[in-house]
Amino acid sequence: MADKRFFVIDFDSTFTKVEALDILSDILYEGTDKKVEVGKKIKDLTDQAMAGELSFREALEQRLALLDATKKDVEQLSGELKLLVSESVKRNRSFFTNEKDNVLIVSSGFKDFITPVVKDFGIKEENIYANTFTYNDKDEVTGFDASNPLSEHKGKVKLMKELALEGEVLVIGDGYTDYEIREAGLAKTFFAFTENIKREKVLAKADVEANSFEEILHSIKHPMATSFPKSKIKVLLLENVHQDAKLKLEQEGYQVELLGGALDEDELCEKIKGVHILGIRSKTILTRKVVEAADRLMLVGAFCIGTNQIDLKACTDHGVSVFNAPFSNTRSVVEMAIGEIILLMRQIPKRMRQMDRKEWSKSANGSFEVRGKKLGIIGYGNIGSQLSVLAEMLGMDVYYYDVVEKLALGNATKLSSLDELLATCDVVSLHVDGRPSNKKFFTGEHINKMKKGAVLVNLARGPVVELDALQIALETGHLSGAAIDVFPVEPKNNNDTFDAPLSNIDNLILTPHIGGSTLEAQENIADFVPGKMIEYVNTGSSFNSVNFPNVQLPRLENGHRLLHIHRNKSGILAQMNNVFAKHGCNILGQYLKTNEEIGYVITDIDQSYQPELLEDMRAIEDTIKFRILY
Ligand SMILES: NC(=O)C1=CN([C@@H]2O[C@H](COP(=O)(O)OP(=O)(O)OC[C@H]3O[C@@H](n4cnc5c(N)ncnc54)[C@H](O)[C@@H]3O)[C@@H](O)[C@H]2O)C=CC1
Ligand SMILES: O=C(O)C(=O)COP(=O)(O)O
Repeated sequence: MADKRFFVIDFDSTFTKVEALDILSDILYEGTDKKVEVGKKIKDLTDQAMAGELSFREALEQRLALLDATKKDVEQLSGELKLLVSESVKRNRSFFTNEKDNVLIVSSGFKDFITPVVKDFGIKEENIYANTFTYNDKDEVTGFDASNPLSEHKGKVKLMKELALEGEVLVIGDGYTDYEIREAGLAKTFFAFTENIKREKVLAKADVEANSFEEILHSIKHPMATSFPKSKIKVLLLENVHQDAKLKLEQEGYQVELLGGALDEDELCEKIKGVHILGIRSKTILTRKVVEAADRLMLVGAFCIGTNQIDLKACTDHGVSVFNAPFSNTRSVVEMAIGEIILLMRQIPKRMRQMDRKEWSKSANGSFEVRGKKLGIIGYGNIGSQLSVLAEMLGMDVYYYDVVEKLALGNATKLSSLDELLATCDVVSLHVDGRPSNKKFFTGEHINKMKKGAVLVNLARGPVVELDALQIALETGHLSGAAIDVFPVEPKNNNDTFDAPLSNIDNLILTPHIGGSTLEAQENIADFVPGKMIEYVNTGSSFNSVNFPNVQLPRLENGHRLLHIHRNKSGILAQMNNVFAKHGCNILGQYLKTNEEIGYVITDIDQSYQPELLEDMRAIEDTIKFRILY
């Protein structure tokens, strides 16, 4: 039994995020004048006891004297505590189930509310060591069982002496009384648990500071440890992505920094050091130089649709997987396009400018309904085809042109040449992507081929349209109006000024790249992209990655998952399997997918492996990245 390992875990502020008696006080005095006053007294007494400044029994007696609780209140308390379990405890539920014989809850709190909470995690009732309340016949709490060593000063030490555990004892807690077990020589290691509260005096005594359970498992090389504690994963989010993204990633246990604007190349080269996950929108230009400056980067999330701002090849070369949000703002762009088409056809921008100039111009000249008009969509992808559907519902006659074969939705007509579309349509709306060949794709020549009096809408990418030619076409009246949301050069953030490239045109809508800027879209994106990030980190699943071969896998129970990213050359899988054979590993499952540049192999093996296996895997020629998930 000598190599048995016990985990002695504190309850208040460790297993749960809170001190239970604080919550009990809130329950008892909610809505009364006493709430703040009693709450503060309880908290002060708890802090004094936790910091070792007041004897435990004294603190307990004084706290209970302030609380007139009943059995029912205690039941309500455990219900609330179930919702307040520490995030990393929740994430590691399977650890508690697997280690149920070795996990002990040792707390100076009360079994009455602790047991229902920890039992849900598979912890055995006989392994819960805590005080118990005494009640009178009206079920009112009258005090506590004074014969319990845990109600005494240095009670945890006394209890641990009585238990005389044979094996390695690890103590995990936030308080001084937890440290005392280690001080008394009854534990090998004291982990100061700082996920919920950091007590400097306790921290000073810690063998290891752990601000999550993952850190503990990682530090003891527990077989269930992920390759890297989540709390050490650094995420940098730029361009003011929605706060929900930050919260979601923080709940997963990552360290997240959110900045307002984009960063330029040099700033980003500096800031990217140590970052594992980068989140950007359309303004951050992620160059090869930045990717090469990154020393930890494993994945990039584009919190938008377009990925033209990212050097995807550089990311692939460095084994960095890129995800985007391919549909989360589609509808917002389409609604804006519809609105702008109607406004331009009615000359509303022009009328508004006239009103600003104090001109009254009530006239139908040059104003049209959209019903029955011909809409030409260039780029019939997700946005283009969605626009097609909504425009038809308004009675428009839809034509489209795309470089690849696309299914015509509804009654839309596919045209096989761009010229035909330009010669046919009253409204032309651009929805191509930002691939390099689309730079200056829509030239003066195309504009001149549009019907006289037609309108142009560009919500795609700035460099796609030749704006000088558009200015001339609008000035000469060849086009009757335009809406431009994207520009060849856009400011990094809202503090920069912007000199609009088109000017002195009445029937013109200029907007600061807000096609996808609705709260709905940003919330959708903030849910979708972090979801992809977390899935990639947790399972290796690259489904929806824009540069990695797409592999989707469930989480593996009871085994190790190894991820190998390599240049796509022949024979790598054979070499990997030779390594597995050499180390006698039993392969539970293996998945290989390649694209033109890289191969991505996910191998699940059974529990045991030697560290040399990992070295041998990394030594395979053409390996780009290798990591163990868990
Ligand atoms: N203004 C804004 O805030 C937003 C702008 N966008 C832009 O809209 C673009 C399109 O988005 P999705 O429809 O989701 O992308 P998508 O990839 O589903 O569709 C793009 C379509 O354009 C076609 N295409 C590319 N080049 C072409 C060309 N030269 N001629 C004809 N067809 C061409 C492609 O074959 C594809 O079908 C994004 O790439 C992004 O640049 C996206 C969201 C918001
Ligand atoms: O989704 C896109 O591609 C967009 O252009 C929207 O970009 P944004 O997130 O508003 O910078």
